[in-house]
Amino acid sequence: MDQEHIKLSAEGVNLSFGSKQVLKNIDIAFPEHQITALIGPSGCGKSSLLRAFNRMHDLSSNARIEGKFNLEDQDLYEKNISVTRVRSRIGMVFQKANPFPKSIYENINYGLKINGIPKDQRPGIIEKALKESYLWDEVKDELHKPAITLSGGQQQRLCIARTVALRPEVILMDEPCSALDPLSTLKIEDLILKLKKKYTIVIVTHNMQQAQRIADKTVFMYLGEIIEQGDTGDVFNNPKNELTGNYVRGRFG
Ligand SMILES: Nc1ncnc2c1ncn2[C@@H]1O[C@H](COP(=O)(O)OP(=O)(O)OP(=O)(O)O)[C@@H](O)[C@H]1O
Repeated sequence: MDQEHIKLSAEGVNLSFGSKQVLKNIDIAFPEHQITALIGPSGCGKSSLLRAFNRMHDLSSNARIEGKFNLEDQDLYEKNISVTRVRSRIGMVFQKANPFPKSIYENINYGLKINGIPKDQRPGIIEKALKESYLWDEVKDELHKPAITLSGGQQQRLCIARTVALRPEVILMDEPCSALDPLSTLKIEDLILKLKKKYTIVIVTHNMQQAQRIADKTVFMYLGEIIEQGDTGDVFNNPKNELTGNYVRGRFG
């Protein structure tokens, strides 16, 4: 069925930094146009797993990665595929909003430029991306102001606009609300729910309420392994594994 079409997946993943193994024999699949939450205690490997999908460990000289990562039928670690190409298909939003020290406009324009989008097409794409990220009405009269003057929540929506401007197929989000107040958090959650119509979304979160509010699927990780994955309602209300139950009920973490 279309809803369960697997967009992104990994099989047999092992990841070590030096002698420390942080991911162990991970098999995971993300359905298209759904939101999947990765949850688990600090240090269990959630961010490391997320980062593996857009080749962020390529930069760590001590990282050793094994396994098969696929975006549909594209092997993401294939010898000839460019990392820029992988990252234009799989965008990423980080924990702390990280706008460039440039204007609001330039923050989006920059990625378009380096991805070879013709100059005359960029203003339209920038406006569309800001609208899609629910930021346009707040910034349309001050596009040339430094991005750093925006509030934390606005900066995070700008980072989302920067990502969607490149028309990715998947958006990876690493605790995108952890530095935000409750109202900005709800705005971003609302935005994420709308974005899933166009994109496949994977979000790392420590916020159990957030996972239950927005995620279709939830994956519980512990000490580098996947303990349980399934529909969010089942993982939270009817977990199969005792560890999952203890974690989602806040008994450790
Ligand atoms: N570049 C790196 N070099 C060495 N060790 C690393 C590196 N990146 C992550 N680690 C280690 O890998 C383990 C998993 O970290 P990771 O950030 O993936 O966990 P996490 O579940 O996302 O944690 P948190 O919820 O605290 O963000 C940790 O022990 C961390 O110290």
